[in-house]
Amino acid sequence: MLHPDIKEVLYSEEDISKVTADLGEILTKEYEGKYPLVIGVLKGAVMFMTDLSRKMDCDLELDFMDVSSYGSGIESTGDVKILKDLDTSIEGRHVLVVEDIIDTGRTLSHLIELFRYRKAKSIKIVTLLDKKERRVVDLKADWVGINVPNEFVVGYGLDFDEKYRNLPYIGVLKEEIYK
Ligand SMILES: O=P(O)(O)OC[C@H]1O[C@H](OP(=O)(O)OP(=O)(O)O)[C@H](O)[C@@H]1O
Ligand code: HPA
Ligand SMILES: [Mg+2]
Repeated sequence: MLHPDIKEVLYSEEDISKVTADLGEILTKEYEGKYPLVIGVLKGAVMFMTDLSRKMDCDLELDFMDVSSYGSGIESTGDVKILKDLDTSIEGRHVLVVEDIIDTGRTLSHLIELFRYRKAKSIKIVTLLDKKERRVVDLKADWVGINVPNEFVVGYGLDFDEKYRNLPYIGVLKEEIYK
C-alpha cells in the first residue's frame, strides 16, 4: 500500500532490485580475489548495503561508519560528524564505500579524505542514487545505480526526520509534510 505521505513513487521495489543485481555483477568481477572491505554509511545505506553485498559473489568483509550532516531537516549543514568509526583498520585494504545517495557530496568527500589519510590500498564508491545537480564539492562515484532529479526523496533507507526508511520503494514526499 502506498504511504499516504508519498506524492509519487520514483523507483519501485523491482526497479531497485534490478539496479542492485546489475551493480552486484559488476562489483563481483571488480573485487574477485581482492577481499574488499565494504563500508556502509549509516543509516541511509543499510538497505542498499545488505541487498548489494548479497549480490556480490566474492569474499568480502563488512563494516560501518555512522556519519551525519543533515540533522532533522532537508538541507545539509555541511558539518560532518563521525558518530561511529570503523571496527577495522583499512591500511592496505581495498575499500568500497556504499552510499544510498550522494547529494552535495560533503559526506563522502570528508570520508574519502579520511580513508586516504589512513592509507587504504584503493578507495571506490558505489551509490544507489546520485543527485548530481546539487553537488557543491567535486566528488564522483565510481558506480551509480540511478541518477535522480533534484527532489527530496525518501524510502529504502532514505529518511525525512528519521521516518520512511522502511518503505520498500523510493518516492517523493507531499510538500505539506516538509514545508
Ligand atoms: O552528499 P551529502 O549532501 O553529504 O548527502 C548525502 C548523505 O546524506 C544522507 O545521510 P544523513 O547524513 O542524512 O544521515 P543518515 O544516513 O543517517 O540518514 C545520505 O544517507 C548520505 O549519507
Ligand atoms: O533526497 C534526500 N533524501 C533523504 N536524505 C537525503 N540526504 C541527502 N539527500 C537526501
Ligand atoms: Mg547517510
